[in-house]
Amino acid sequence: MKVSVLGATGYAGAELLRILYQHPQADVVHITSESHTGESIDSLYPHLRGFYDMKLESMQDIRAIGEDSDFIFIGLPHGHAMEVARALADLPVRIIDLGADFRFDDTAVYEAWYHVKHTYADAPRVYGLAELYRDAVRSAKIIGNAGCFTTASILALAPLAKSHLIDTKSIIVDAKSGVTGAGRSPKLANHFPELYDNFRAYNVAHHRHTPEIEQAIAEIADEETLINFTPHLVPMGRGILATCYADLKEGVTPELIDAAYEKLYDKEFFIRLLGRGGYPSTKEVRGSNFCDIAWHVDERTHRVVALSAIDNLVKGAAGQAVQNFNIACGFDEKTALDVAPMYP
Ligand SMILES: NC(=O)C1=CN([C@@H]2O[C@H](COP(=O)(O)OP(=O)(O)OC[C@H]3O[C@@H](n4cnc5c(N)ncnc54)[C@H](OP(=O)(O)O)[C@@H]3O)[C@@H](O)[C@H]2O)C=CC1
Ligand SMILES: CC(=O)N[C@@H](CCC(=O)OP(=O)(O)O)C(=O)O
Repeated sequence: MKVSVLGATGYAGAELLRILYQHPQADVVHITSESHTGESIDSLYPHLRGFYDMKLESMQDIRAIGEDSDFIFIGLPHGHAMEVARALADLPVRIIDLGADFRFDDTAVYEAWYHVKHTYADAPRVYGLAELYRDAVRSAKIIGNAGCFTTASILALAPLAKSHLIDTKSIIVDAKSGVTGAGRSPKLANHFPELYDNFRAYNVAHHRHTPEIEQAIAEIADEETLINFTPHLVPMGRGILATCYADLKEGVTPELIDAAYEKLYDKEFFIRLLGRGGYPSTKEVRGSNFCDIAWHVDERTHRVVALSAIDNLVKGAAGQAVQNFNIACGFDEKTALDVAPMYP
């Protein structure tokens, strides 16, 4: 398969290149950047030295890139992928967007939370959270790869929602991310003296991942869903830990909860169940496509607390995109992804 990466100079794009190098059926043919056109990728990411002898191109002639690719991975800020996909609508090339443009069934929700007009509302797209939407991903023209906080949160909550064990209007997600989640461009909040030895919440009650989690949980449970989502920035490079709380329905026992997780994820390679009482940690999934999940039952408050850990750049972005690529191509889903986490 000839694949191209738009936005190869971003953290998500560079992580895609790292993973795709190990993919025996993927041949990277075009990598793009608008601000470093003509430069070699290893001058910007020395860790890729020796792996890619390629220069960055502009994506101005997107038709030529589209005609020369079977798949295009898009690692651009939201708002760009819809234009790219529209320009390539008549070509056979398939698209995996790591941004948010194709994650919503209802583009009015996207417009309300992202404050941009959606210019390709009728795009033939599917939501790319592999474990839960695998069948749709197989034949999709456009895959809207799930977001990072959302992947961790939805995977932790899905068994509870699917088995109707929780009140889906009582969910609280309290999540923490490493700073690579914010991308490579320097920002004051990510500056070392601001970040190091510090811990803070941001975008309380209005983070853009809120409607994405609500959409998936409402769909899985087929029940009205309302979520409080609070992200935090922690002074580490990679990793997300999501702590998800919900009220249990009457009569729900710890054993029913155990069974719900085992039933949904029994055959999922990339989901590792740590069981009731377990403690996932970001370091134990670092550099890998795994999502580690555990759950606790607070009998006193009659709530469940589900915990999940992912690497935001892998299962939260590039790894999940390659997993979706594998599904869409009919390859073994683990191709290029069955590596153990990097520990410590
Ligand atoms: N970082 C993460 O953990 C995750 C990121 N994502 C998503 O992946 C996408 C990329 O994120 P990330 O890699 O972190 O971001 P970065 O800020 O690190 O990279 C952004 C990329 O987009 C390019 N770019 C920026 N502005 C423009 C523009 N106006 N026109 C064309 N290209 C542009 C940059 O290229 P250049 O400046 O060289 O031209 C660069 O390659 C985003 O949509 C993000 O939401 C999804 C899940 C997790
Ligand atoms: C730490 C940090 O800033 N994280 C980003 C995560 C969003 C992201 O990277 O985008 P996706 O929607 O594509 O997952 C944020 O909170 O906006």
